[in-house]
Amino acid sequence: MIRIKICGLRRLEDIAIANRCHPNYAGFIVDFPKSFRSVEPAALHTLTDRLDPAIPAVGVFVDEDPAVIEQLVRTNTIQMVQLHGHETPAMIRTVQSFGAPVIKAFVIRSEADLQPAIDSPADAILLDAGQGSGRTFDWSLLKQMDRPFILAGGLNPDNLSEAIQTLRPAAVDISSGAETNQIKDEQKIKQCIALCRKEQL
Ligand SMILES: O=C(O)c1ccccc1N[C@@H]1O[C@H](COP(=O)(O)O)[C@@H](O)[C@H]1O
Repeated sequence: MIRIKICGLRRLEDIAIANRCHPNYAGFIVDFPKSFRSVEPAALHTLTDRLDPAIPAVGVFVDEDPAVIEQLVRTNTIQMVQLHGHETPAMIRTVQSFGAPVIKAFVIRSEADLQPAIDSPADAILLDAGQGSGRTFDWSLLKQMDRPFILAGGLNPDNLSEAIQTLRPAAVDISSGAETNQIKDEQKIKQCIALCRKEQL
């Protein structure tokens, strides 16, 4: 079954959309002011408390202080962690010790970028073009990929079916492609979820 994560939720309206559409995971960019999607750690619970408990909340962090992540995991504000910066294997193991599964994101620019992803101690790996950039990367680089992966980077209702058919990812992660004018778009989210569920029939 191909799973789908909708990332970059930041408003109460986005939570209501997620509760209606039911992606497999809901992602939140935490404490990363360079992104317009960033949510303050102290405010995150006001969103995740309202999320349907059947949808795990994934905190997305970029080179974050582990103490901040630990507090959000131990208070059950988030149920999974996505590390989207330059986190080392040691940092991944530290975060795993807090008790939540860890997804490690890797930016793929060449075949050489695949080996660190394959060797990663993370519970799951995510292959991306950047950090919520809305850009795809060269999918032909994944021909030799022999570890299950989450595909991210520039996915949208127009290229999702092709991506799934070509690459058979374990899951897909969509942020920019599920927005219109930087606001989460319920129709696009519904379309993406329907395409995923159709591809796995
Ligand atoms: O979305 C962001 O602003 C972001 C900021 C910092 C790290 C990761 C971020 N998003 C992640 O980027 C990928 C792909 O996003 P897109 O679909 O290309 O916009 C996804 O994993 C998001 O979690």
